Amino acid sequence: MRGKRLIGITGGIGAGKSVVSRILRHRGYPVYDCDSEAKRLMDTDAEVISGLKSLLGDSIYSADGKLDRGEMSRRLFSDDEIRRGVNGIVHSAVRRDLMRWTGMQQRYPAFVESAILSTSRLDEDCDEVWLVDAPEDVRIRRVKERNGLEEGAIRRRIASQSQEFGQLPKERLSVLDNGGEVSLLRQIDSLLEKYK
Ligand SMILES: CC(C)(COP(=O)(O)OP(=O)(O)OC[C@H]1O[C@@H](n2cnc3c(N)ncnc32)[C@H](O)[C@@H]1O)[C@@H](O)C(=O)NCCC(=O)NCCS
Ligand SMILES: Nc1ncnc2c1ncn2[C@@H]1O[C@H](COP(=O)(O)OP(=O)(O)OP(=O)(O)O)[C@@H](O)[C@H]1O
Repeated sequence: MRGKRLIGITGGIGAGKSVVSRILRHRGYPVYDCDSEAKRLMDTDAEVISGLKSLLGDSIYSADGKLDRGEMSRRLFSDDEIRRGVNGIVHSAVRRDLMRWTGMQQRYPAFVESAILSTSRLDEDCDEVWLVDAPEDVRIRRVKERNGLEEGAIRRRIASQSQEFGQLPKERLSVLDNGGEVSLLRQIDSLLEKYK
């Protein structure tokens, strides 16, 4: 799909990916949100549902067909093999869905937001990657305020993402500084200049 002008948005917990996506939607650009689209596919795609049931047991879905997210979270974040298995099932479905969605857009560049762009290998489909960054203490404060999560839980999530961003393709990477000093709007508009 490279060449269709797909830009990946990634970054650690609390860095500001959703804020960047919101600004882009406001500017009229299409944004595919991997977390919510993966949830939709896990609830509706027959192949994904049967794959997850084979891997995790039928009880990962309730009688009314909804994924047990609490159980999924517990198993995904405590067992590397399970995480790789889930990723193999879900990420290939997300990738197919993203390719279909990208081809349907009326306006480019289109954007894809994911905290795990590199793990899911969606970065390979992106012409560019924007990494949203902010100092760790700022991100922790934001997530505390947003979710009321305790600091230890936030630090564990940050640690689990430590391998994620070093692998991004340097020649196609732009870093957006969302530490609060530099206007995010101005940085986004400057990066979009070349598409005008
Ligand atoms: C683990 C689940 C149940 C957590 O759901 P919840 O509503 O609490 O959180 P949400 O979906 O917003 O995800 C929050 C964050 O968890 C991390 N995360 C989610 N899935 C994964 C994964 N497979 N590997 C590593 N980190 C992950 C990311 O940082 C993500 O932004 C859910 O994310 C899930 O089912 N994930 C597996 C499918 C997947 O890989 N989704 C990512 C989109 S490609
Ligand atoms: N520049 C900023 N100034 C003040 N608050 C901000 C700024 N950027 C983000 N925030 C706030 O910080 C919190 C985290 O931002 P956001 O939800 O965009 O992060 P994220 O990268 O999408 O995180 P996650 O991976 O946890 O979903 C939100 O409550 C958001 O409103």
